[in-house]
Amino acid sequence: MDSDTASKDQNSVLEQKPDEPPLFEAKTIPLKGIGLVALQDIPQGTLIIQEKPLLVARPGAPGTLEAFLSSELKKLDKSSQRQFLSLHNNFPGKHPFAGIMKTNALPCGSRSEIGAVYPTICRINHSCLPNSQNTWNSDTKIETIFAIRPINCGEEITITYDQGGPSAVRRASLKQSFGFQCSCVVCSQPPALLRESDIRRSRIQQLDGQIGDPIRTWKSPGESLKDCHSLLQLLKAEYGGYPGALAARLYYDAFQICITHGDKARASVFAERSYDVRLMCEGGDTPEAKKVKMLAANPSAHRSFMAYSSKWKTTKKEKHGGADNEAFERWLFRMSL
Ligand SMILES: C[S@@+](CC[C@H](N)C(=O)[O-])C[C@H]1O[C@@H](n2cnc3c(N)ncnc32)[C@H](O)[C@@H]1O
Repeated sequence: MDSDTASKDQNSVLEQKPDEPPLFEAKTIPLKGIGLVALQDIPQGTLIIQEKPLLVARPGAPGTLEAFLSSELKKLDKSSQRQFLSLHNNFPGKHPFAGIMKTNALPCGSRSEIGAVYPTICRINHSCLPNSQNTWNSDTKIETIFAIRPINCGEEITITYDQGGPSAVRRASLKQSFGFQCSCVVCSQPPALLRESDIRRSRIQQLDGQIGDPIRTWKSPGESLKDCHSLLQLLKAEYGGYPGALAARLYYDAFQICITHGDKARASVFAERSYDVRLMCEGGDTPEAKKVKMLAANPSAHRSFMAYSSKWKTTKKEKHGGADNEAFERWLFRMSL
């Protein structure tokens, strides 16, 4: 099991500036317990919180996890122990430490099995339409929360705990993994609006699956790139113009489609866009952000450069068609003029 816990005299909230007015406060939110609420207008791209974990653990059988957490807790100073024990527990019973972990742990990386809990970040409630993003920086071992859209004073700060999909799928997964019934703005919509959102989210999942299909990228890259364009429009519609990390991933997929067929010019633009989104949602110092920045400057450094064909071969500086934005987008996504 991993252990990267807050040490005795470590302040787990980094770079707090006591002379500046606080960005948020913790308070009780109807139906959700405690949550964080903005105390001032927070511009898009603001780093709201960065914290080191209090405790880090892999999932294990309840008995072994409880024993592990108990021994890790003993290593913490009294204040950190109190912070851990004060966190919400949706699974009270014989394994209280494991219950706190299951209620609060955020994965250390998008596909990681390792989870961590934080004193302040773990007070942030879930929304299916979040205004902030949580990111684990595997270089600095710090979790960050960035505003992915402008947040108004008085608005609750929210992140997403789930993997998307239509509301029935999200509800089942949130109930199973975190033990609660979601009461966010999307899930509380009137049925007709929720149905429209569900249709968009199902289509988003379907397009995402198609774009990830390597055989399609190999044989029909033009179709895959068109799917990227459709997905981008849908993401913007469903996430109120602020799709956050989902857009960074989409632009990276488009980068890969172009680079596997030798198109350095478009690949470079897509990598640049992916970097811009990451910069806004997670800062420029994550390994993922640094990698896309490097690829924007040097797209052929990607290991799959011309892996499928050279039929789209361009130089990075190929003059793109189109004097205006719309023409540029059509050039970028290889859509007919
Ligand atoms: C990580 S904690 C968040 C902070 C928590 N509200 C507290 O009081 O400490 C996760 C728990 O908050 C509550 N919660 C978070 N998002 C919610 C939502 N959208 N709807 C209802 N409850 C929510 C659930 O009880 C969930 O298990």
